[in-house]
Amino acid sequence: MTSNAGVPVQTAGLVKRFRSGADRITAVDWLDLDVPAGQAVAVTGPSGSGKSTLLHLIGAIERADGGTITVGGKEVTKLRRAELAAYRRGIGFVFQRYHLLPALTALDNVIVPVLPYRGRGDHAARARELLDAVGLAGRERALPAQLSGGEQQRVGIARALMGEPGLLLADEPTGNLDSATGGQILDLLLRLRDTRGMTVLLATHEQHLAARCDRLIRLSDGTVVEDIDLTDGEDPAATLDRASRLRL
Ligand SMILES: Nc1ncnc2c1ncn2[C@@H]1O[C@H](COP(=O)(O)OP(=O)(O)OP(=O)(O)O)[C@@H](O)[C@H]1O
Repeated sequence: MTSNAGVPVQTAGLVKRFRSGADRITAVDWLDLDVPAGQAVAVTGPSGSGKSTLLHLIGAIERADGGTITVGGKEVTKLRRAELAAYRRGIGFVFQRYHLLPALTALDNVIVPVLPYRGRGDHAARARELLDAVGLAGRERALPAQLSGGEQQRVGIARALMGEPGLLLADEPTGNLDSATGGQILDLLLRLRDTRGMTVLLATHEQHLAARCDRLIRLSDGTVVEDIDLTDGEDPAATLDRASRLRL
């Protein structure tokens, strides 16, 4: 199995505003973040605090109104349209709703994002290897409706890995799953991070999952209000309890 080099992620003075009727909402408000390569960061905070918007900005799904985003040394905010497409291909996205195409098999769902770049046959072997890596060997021909929620999310993760991403952005990937299955999905993401060296940003409301990452940041009103290192040797849950400040 290949090992991808994880990429560092930095934001400085990042700002994103949305218009909502006559109002302007500041979804991300002067947000500074520095994530070293290979770190798994839980992005937490109440509903509306800017978690998804932050991930969308870093993944160049949304464009920032101010500030900079640097990923793997590249300043994303300065990329032109053609460069942005190439940049997005190097990032793995995992969503809460798996966004699988219902008429396609698990294998073809994994291949779809890279289909424009070479033929299906060229990608099938790698897609099989990835389905195997996420625990779905033998289910290549299943349709999404024949798979459980957890299995569908595994397909979504295999699909995200097709571009050999240095960065995985996971937005509430366990939000539609029961607690045990959600735990298994996090196990998988952390294992893939270990074997492939990716940087992982995981937006989550679930404290027990957040506590298993290397680091936890908490957003409030679009900015980082807490930044906790969970690798200091103490039991992460104890670290969080001791701080008694986790309000996910
Ligand atoms: N496309 C949009 N148009 C207008 N407002 C938006 C848009 N996207 C997000 N917002 C607003 O920006 C703020 C941040 O939203 P965001 O989805 O990033 O929060 P979140 O922390 O991910 O929330 P949740 O936990 O509920 O998913 C919210 O006030 C939201 O209503």
